[in-house]
Amino acid sequence: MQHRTASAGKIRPGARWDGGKRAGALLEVRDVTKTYRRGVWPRRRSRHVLRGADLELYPGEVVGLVGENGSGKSTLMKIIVGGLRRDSGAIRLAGQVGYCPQEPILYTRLTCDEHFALFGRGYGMTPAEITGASNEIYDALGFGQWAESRVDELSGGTRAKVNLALALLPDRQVLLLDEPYAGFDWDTYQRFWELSALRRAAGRALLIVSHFITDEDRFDRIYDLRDGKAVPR
Ligand SMILES: Nc1ncnc2c1ncn2[C@@H]1O[C@H](COP(=O)(O)OP(=O)(O)OP(=O)(O)O)[C@@H](O)[C@H]1O
Repeated sequence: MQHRTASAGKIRPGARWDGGKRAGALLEVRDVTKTYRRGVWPRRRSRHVLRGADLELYPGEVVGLVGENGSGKSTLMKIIVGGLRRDSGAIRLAGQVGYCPQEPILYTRLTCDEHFALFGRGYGMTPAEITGASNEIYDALGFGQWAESRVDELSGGTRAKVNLALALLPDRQVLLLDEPYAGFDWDTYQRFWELSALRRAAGRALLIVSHFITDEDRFDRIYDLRDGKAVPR
């Protein structure tokens, strides 16, 4: 479950921080760098994916993270949630994170209900909280009829709903969603945006990776990941 959550309120060990805090920011990313290294000398190859990325998220906003394939969007999200080490830079979280990874990470032999029970426990929720939140999400994304079905019996789109649902379950202050609606039908896609609007109205901050130009009007702000930097539009 570690891949879906991140600890609150601290600069992570080894981080260099410039001392400055953006008032009210729930998430601050400063000067983050990441290079992937492959192979051994003399065939060693390096790919400098992040070259000093900066980004902030504030309560009550839905922010888009866009950029061409391979620009580093998933890498940045993984670093923020602590699933991947950065080479340098700092991350400050004033709250907890819900994370929807690009590729669903699910247990094929567990049902949807069992996923909610397992992850909800990991998030520290009571059984009543888990039931309340999961019912809300089943209704919002329209997949309650699959509650008792095992993941290996589900369609790709329904698996994507479970993957997103697990990020939404604990109502975290910060939501990082990596192409959360890939595979959704139109109706579910619209429901996703209604759900996002509700979280936004409740003061949550959402960072969403998107490839759809049509989404751009829905974002309060957009960062373009280009040449290893998150450039505000
Ligand atoms: N574990 C890894 N080892 C080596 N290279 C990697 C690794 N993960 C990602 N990369 C490379 O880093 C670059 C950025 O990948 P990343 O998945 O972050 O991009 P992205 O912007 O999310 O792409 P997409 O839009 O296709 O999802 C790519 O060139 C990718 O091949």
